[in-house]
Amino acid sequence: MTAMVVFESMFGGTQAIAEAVAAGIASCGLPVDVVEVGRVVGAGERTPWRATDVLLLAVGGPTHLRGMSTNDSRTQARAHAPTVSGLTGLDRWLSSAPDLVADTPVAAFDTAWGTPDSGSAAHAIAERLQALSGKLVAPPTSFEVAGTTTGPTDAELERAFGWGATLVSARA
Ligand SMILES: Cc1cc2nc3c(=O)[nH]c(=O)nc-3n(C[C@H](O)[C@H](O)[C@H](O)COP(=O)(O)O)c2cc1C
Repeated sequence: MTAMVVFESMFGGTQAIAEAVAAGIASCGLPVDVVEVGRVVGAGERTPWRATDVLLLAVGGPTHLRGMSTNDSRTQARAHAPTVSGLTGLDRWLSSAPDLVADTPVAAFDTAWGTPDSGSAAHAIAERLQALSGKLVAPPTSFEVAGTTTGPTDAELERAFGWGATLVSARA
């Protein structure tokens, strides 16, 4: 019985937030796996991740063009710098209707510039999770990055840690 944080990340920013969220979950005594989305689906040569008895699922990715990344936006990202999740994205994983979502407490997060017109991948992720019968336990939440390829500040990492901890009590 574990929690799981599934993330997509181009330049490592969302990965850092995902790890902070997981640390916050773990601080409440719940074992947690942090898994990159390409690993979950088994992109490339990898074996798909087998998840059982997931008590809490947090899903996060970068905001691209005011929403979730797409094949096109990931192609644009690859032109900026080397990517963590170059092979696939949350959109493709969620389109495969992963059975671990149904009836599971879920939460969605993103990283974004934090400008008034940033948009939010987390809102789109939350809608997709709810469409798969996930039980949303927290509002979709954005964490700010300093720039497109630069990661979150220490303050945002701390906020992510705290957010992860609140998910554990929210799921009860
Ligand atoms: C193609 C592309 C489109 C983007 N569009 C937006 C956007 O609409 N709003 C925003 O806040 N950030 C946007 N960004 C910045 C990303 O949110 C930022 O690169 C991301 O949060 C960094 O996290 P990552 O390193 O995990 O990918 C965009 C980045 C790329 C590469």
